[in-house]
Amino acid sequence: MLSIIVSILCVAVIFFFRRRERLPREIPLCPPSHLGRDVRLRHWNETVPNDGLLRFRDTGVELLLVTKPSILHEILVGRAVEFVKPQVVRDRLYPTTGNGLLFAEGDEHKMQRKALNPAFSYRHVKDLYPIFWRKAFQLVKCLEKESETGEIVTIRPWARRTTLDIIGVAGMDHDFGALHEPDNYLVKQYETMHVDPSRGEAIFGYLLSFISSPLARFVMQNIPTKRGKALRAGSKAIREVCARLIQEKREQTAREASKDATATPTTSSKDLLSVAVNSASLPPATLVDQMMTFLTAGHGTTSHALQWSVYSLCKHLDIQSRLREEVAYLVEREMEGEEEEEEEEEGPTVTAAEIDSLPYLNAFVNEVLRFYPPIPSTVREPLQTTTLEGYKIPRGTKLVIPISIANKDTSQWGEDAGVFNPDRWLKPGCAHTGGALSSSSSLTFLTGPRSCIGAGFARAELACLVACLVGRFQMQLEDPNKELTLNLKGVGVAPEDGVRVRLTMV
Ligand code: HEM
Repeated sequence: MLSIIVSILCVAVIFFFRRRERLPREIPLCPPSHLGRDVRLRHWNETVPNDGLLRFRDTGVELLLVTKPSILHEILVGRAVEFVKPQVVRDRLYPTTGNGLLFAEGDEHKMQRKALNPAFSYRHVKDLYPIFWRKAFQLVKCLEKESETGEIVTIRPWARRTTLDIIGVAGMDHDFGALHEPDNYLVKQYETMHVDPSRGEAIFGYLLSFISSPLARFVMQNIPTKRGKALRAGSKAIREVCARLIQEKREQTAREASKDATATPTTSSKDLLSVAVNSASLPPATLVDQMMTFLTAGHGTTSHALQWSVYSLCKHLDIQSRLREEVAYLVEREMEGEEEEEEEEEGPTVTAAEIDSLPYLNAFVNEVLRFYPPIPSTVREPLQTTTLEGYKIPRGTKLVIPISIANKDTSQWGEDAGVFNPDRWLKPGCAHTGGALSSSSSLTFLTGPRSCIGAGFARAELACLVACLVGRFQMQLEDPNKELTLNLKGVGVAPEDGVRVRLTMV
């Protein structure tokens, strides 16, 4: 086995050095740095003079860091079809996301996006607020029990289970019941897939990605390491769950149609699964991949965002109190009506208009997403050798889009870009821009045709979760002076310790 691996490595190295054109030497080169993944990008941007592009080396390969807003706009909006997601990113995410909308390109992407858009229109998302609110309140009830013991609560597992349930109910018409089940099957599958690759595996995978042949991918996907096995088992399990949900939805659709022979065989529902199952443009064979994409993209990110929200509230106790005052009446209304509602099926509820009309809540959500973007960077590569700012950029060059740097760029946000301040969104005319030069200065959901399709869904979900938590609990970090370290496992970034807090009911 070892000799096969060494041979493949040698082939990869030869391929790599033969195929790569060099990047122009005029683009400044960053010095080596031992800082963490995203921290070093920020460090280089601040310390190496540049006109919008920086070269840096990672595992011996030269990459480009894009720092200028106009170049970012060119890559993400103006010339988005020319700059695609690299195969190495697809290979890394494929086991959890499958091959759905996230990885479609060109006309195929346009067609899929058009078919799925109705499930994310405001007209539909506004009807989901009560679902978000009800789950958020179920989370509050669970945390009340935890807080009574006086123990420290780690937010991460609760955030993961709640957001998984939300994408299940709101997106797929199915409650996974994870919130009340710490050992939930699906949650465990995702957890087992967050095994870090060993150093050798990482280098091997990276070099192989430059060959970019089906053989190389086949080797990587079938490599019999501990991590490889965990990824395959988890991926298979998630696929099976998605396939089951699709089958159930098809049966439900058929039942509804047979009740009324004159009706077209579709459910009236606009949930994601119904839209996908009933779409003439999405081939049935690709539905499992689409659902995997939404299940993964739709809960990992919002779980991170919720952890950052609680972290920020604990770091800024004045903001916490002010926010509590704003949402108090909604939470009190639920608490008061709780006994009556227990007898009814529906449980607590709220309208989209009520949540959307809370200025400080929405400003806070916008600021958390700007300041702590759950996905702090992404990557693109040109399909063909091209130019940017007059520099020749060889085909396949990896261009790093530093979301977290753009979100704090003083040329866009002003001198206080590095300060956490929800009030920036409350100034006249700033509700959508936060006072930045444009509404696309925040790249948390990216911008352009490949921006996040679930942005509206995610904002509304987060607003409901934050309102319920802050309205019911006073939150304090276990150790307010502890230095922040980051958890980089899986997709996105969250606090390493999962945000350990003391909750006091208010
Ligand atoms: C706070 C929560 C979220 C954040 C920060 C976030 C962020 C992002 C980002 C940065 C991208 C672009 C990735 C790239 O092209 O490199 C993206 C794409 C995507 N997101 Fe989200 N997302 C969030 C929530 C959601 C939710 C709730 C859903 C679904 C219910 C979702 C579904 C998707 C899909 C399908 C794409 C691919 C869109 C396309 O390529 O056309 N996301 N997201």
